Amino acid sequence: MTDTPNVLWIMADQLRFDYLSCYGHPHLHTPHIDALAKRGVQFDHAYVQSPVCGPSRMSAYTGRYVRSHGSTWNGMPLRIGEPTLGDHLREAGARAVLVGKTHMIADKEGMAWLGIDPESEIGVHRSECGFEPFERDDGLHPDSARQNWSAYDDYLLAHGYDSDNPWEDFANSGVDETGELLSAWLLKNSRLPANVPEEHSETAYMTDRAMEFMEDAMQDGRPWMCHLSYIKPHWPYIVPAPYHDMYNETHIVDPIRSDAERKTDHPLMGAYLDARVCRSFSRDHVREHVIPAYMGLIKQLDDNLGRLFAWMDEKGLSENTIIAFTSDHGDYMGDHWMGDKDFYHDMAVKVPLIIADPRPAADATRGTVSDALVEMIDLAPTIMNALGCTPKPHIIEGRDLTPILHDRAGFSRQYVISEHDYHWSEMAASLGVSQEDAHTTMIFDGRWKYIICEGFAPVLFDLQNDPNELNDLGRSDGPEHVEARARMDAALLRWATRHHTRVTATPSVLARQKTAAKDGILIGFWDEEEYLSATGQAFGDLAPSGKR
Ligand SMILES: O=[N+]([O-])c1ccc(OS(=O)(=O)O)cc1
Repeated sequence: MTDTPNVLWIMADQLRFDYLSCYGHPHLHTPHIDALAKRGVQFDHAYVQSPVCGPSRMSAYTGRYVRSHGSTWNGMPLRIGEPTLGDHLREAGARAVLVGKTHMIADKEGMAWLGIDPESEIGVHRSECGFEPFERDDGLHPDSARQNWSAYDDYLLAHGYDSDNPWEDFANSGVDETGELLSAWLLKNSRLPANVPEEHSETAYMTDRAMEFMEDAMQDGRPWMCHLSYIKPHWPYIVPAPYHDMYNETHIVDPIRSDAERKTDHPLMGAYLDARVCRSFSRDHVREHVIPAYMGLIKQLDDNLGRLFAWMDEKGLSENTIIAFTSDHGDYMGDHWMGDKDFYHDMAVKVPLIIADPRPAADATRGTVSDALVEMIDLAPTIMNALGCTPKPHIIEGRDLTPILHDRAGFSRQYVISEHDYHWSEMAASLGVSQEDAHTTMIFDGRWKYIICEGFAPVLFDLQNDPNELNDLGRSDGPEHVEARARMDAALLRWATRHHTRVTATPSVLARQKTAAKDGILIGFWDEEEYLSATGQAFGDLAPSGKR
C-alpha cells in the first residue's frame, strides 16, 4: 500500500437515510452497502446543507455553507471565485474526477469577465465545479429544449436503442401489456419495467464508467478522488426488470404523519401541503405506485455497488481506496403529507453517510456507528486530509472527520445548519412571498430542530420527545420551548455573523497584518523607546529596501 490512498466518493441522488438495511429498513435489503458499513464507520446524524440538490452539492463540493458559496437553488451558477475540493486536490498533485451528476451551472458571465475560454482547461474546471469530467450527466433529458443530449444517449444509440431521445424512450419509459410506451414522468407508470435491460440502464452505465476511469487511473499513476455520482433513485421513478416487481404494497412502511399536521395553521407549512407534489404523495395510491419503484432503484444501486466493489477487490484497488457513500438529500415519499424534498424533516435533510478507510489507523472503528453530528461539508476536508492537502480553514467551513475514523479526539460540532431558497416554488407564489424573502434556515443541535421562516413563525421540533417530528413547538409558550428557541436564535446569529467569505485570508496574508510596526508603519508611537519595547528593534535600524 502506498502512503497516499485514493478516494471513491459515491453519491446517490435523493436517497433517504432510512431506505437501506444498515439504517433499519425492514424490507429493503442492501447487503453491499451494509458490508461497506461493516468495513468503516456509519454516521447516524449526517445532515446536508440544503434539502435540494444544487445547493446541497455546491456545499459538498466547496466544503462551504450555502450562504457562503451563494448558489442557493438549482440553476444558480456557482460564482467563478469559489474554490472547490477539485481545485484543492489538484494543487496537491491528485486528480479529482467526476463520473455522473453534479448539478453545477457554470458562471458564464464571470468567465467572460475574466477572459476565460469555457473550452480551455481552466474553463472546463470552472464549468465542472473543479472536477475533471470523465463523464458528466445530470440525468434529466426531457422531450423539450432541456433535452441536453448526453454520452449515455450515444451509448444507447450505439447499442441499438434508436430514437431522437433514447433516454426518454428507453431509460425513462415503460411498456404496458399492450405494448404501449408510457413515460415515467407520470407517476402512474412507476411500476412498469423500464424499457431498457438492467445492464444498459443509467445506474449500470455509470458503474461501468467508474470502472473505466479506474482502469485509466491505474495507468496514470497519480493519486485520485473519483466522485461517482449516481442519478438514481431520484425521480422519474422507474426501474428495469427484475427490480420493478421485487417490492409491492406489503413492503411499504407506514407513512410518518398525523392528522394534526394536515390541519396546520402555519401559513408556510400549509402552502407546502397544498403544493402539487405534496398533495400527490399524500395519496396512498401514489405511494403504492412510487415506493416499490424507489425501493427497486435502491436495490439495483446496491447490486451495482456489489459488482463495483468485487471488481475493485479483483484489481487490488480496495486495499488503497477510501470509499465514502452518501446522498445529496432525501425524499418525503408522503411522510408528513409531503412529497419530493425541500424542507427539513429528517427524511429530507438527514442522509446516509458511510466512510470505509482501509488504512490501519482506521482498524479500531470498523463496523462502528458514530452518533456525532456531522455535515456534508465535512467530507471535503476529510478527503483533502487523505490526499495530503494543506488544511485551508479560511476557505473550508467543514470539519475533518479523520479523528472519528481513526478513533481519536479532535472532532466536535454542536449544531448543523441547512438552508433553503424557495423563491421558485408554488409556496412562494401562493403566499405572495417575494424572491428576497423566500428563504428558511434550519439549525439542529441533536435534540432541538429549529427552523426560521422569514416572514412567518418559526418551526421547532424536540427530537428527544418527538423523534418523528410531528409536533411543531415553534409557537409554544412552554418555558422550555421559549428557552430553546432563544438559544437557537442566538446560535444562528453567531453562525450568521461569523466570517463566511474571507477566503483570501491565507495564513501568510493574516501574518502580514501583524507586522505593520516592524515594517515601519507606526501608529500612535510616542518615541524611540516605546518603539523598541514594542517591536524588539531600534527605530534607527529601520532601512528602506530600495528600488527592486
Ligand atoms: O425544476 N427542475 O428543473 C428541477 C427541480 C428539482 C430537481 O431535483 S433535484 O434533486 O435535482 O434538485 C431537478 C430539476
